[in-house]
Amino acid sequence: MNTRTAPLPEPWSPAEFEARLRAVGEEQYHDRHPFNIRMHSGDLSPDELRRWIVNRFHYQRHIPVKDALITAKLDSPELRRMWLRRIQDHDGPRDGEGGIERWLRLGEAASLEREMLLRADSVLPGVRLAVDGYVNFCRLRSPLEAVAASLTELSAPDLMRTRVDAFERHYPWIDADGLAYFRTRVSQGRRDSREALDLVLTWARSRDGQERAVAALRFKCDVLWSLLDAVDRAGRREQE
Ligand SMILES: O=C(O)c1cc(C(=O)O)c2c(n1)C(=O)C(=O)c1cc(C(=O)O)[nH]c1-2
Repeated sequence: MNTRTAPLPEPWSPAEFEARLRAVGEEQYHDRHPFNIRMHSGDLSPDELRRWIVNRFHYQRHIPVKDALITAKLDSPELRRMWLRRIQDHDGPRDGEGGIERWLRLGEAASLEREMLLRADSVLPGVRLAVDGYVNFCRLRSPLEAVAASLTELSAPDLMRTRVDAFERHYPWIDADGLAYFRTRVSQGRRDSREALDLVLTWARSRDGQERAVAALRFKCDVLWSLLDAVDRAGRREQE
């Protein structure tokens, strides 16, 4: 009987690992999705834009839920403190503040009542599944994979800036004050992705861990892509 096992593959160097993570964003991030491209070229109708705001709010309001699941997996006060700040960024220190509140104001700037966004009864089935998929991924997987999945945020700040420019230029019927959510996310996303990248580079020492981190990031790109697929399809169905 041959008891020899194949040697474990060598881990990638930190530089190569980081380059592979960044390449996932370059290849698969949802800034290339046809719906985002139409949004940025000013081709969305008011109904399409409103449908996106309602459905994206479903993603938004679950971000602090998945961050609470990640926080529960972290085993030091320093790490939990770092991750708790993300929850506070979204939920705010008190009523009327924070990212979720700013997203509700974006809705109001587009003539969507906050009660309607909060009721969530028009959220599309595909969006519910995509968001559930992300929350459950963070619930069930290792801290490394859950944190690696957040690394789509490496690409988000550039997208936020493109989005603010596109809204100001093409959708002036949305009050510019409503864009505060995106403006705030540029610096928050930079800081969050830097912190998450440092953790992932430190934690993933074996090739297996590195490959799991890359796979987690690909999965997250699929979540964001599927969400936009669902929103895009609903608009096309309406036009038929
Ligand atoms: O509007 C976007 O395109 C976009 C993308 C992403 C992302 O790349 O995951 C996030 C956000 N926005 C965002 O606002 C946000 O708070 C956020 C948190 C996270 C995360 O996975 O922890 N991603 C994102």
